[in-house]
Amino acid sequence: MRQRNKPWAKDKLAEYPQYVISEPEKYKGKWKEAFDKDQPLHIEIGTGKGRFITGMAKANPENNYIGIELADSVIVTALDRIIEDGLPNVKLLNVNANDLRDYFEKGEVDRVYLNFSDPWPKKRHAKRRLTYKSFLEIYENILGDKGEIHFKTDNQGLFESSLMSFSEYGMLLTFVSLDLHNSDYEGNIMTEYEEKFSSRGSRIFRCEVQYR
Ligand SMILES: C[S@@+](CC[C@H](N)C(=O)[O-])C[C@H]1O[C@@H](n2cnc3c(N)ncnc32)[C@H](O)[C@@H]1O
Repeated sequence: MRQRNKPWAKDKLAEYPQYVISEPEKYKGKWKEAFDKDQPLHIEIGTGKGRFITGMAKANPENNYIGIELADSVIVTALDRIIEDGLPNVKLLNVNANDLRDYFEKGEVDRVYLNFSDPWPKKRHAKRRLTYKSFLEIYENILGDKGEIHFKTDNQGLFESSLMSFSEYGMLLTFVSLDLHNSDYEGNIMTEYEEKFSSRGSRIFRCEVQYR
């Protein structure tokens, strides 16, 4: 995987401990303490520059949000958005989704968002897809009963392999749209990638699945 980590970005993230949690393992089992209000916790994995997570936090003050992103040079832009809006219900973690079980207790998270995840189209890289069964197992271990994953992408191949992966894992499909922007779905918050691809006319695929 291409590394996009930069020392200046790490320094900036460290300057805002109220928004960027540097030792998330310390909050395991007590994420309520990191927020002003005890309310449902939704996380986005691969949050990028934070357009979605900050938009969701603004639109839904009744939820808490955590954006999780590996690349510090990207997540700093999400931090800029949070600083600008002074949002109390969103935090950032500059960590790898592989390690989520180190940071959250089973049942601490109510919903996982995966938006425009890297497609890893080659079969030999399938295990790196964030909807691969090993990742579904990680999410199951931090979500509560009937926890949900909401997934959207412009990549039809990734969408199809993800639907297969959800089904093989025994998950229940509760919503599907094969053309989100030409549907009656309301309340969509766009991500950076979504803005880029939809403006070029790409179709956006979206689904919601639930653990049984
Ligand atoms: C294609 S970008 C999409 C960004 C954003 N969600 C959007 O829609 O604009 C995928 C992002 O996922 C991040 N990512 C990939 N694998 C990850 C992992 N295992 N843990 C955390 N972030 C990851 C990448 O660094 C990248 O920023």
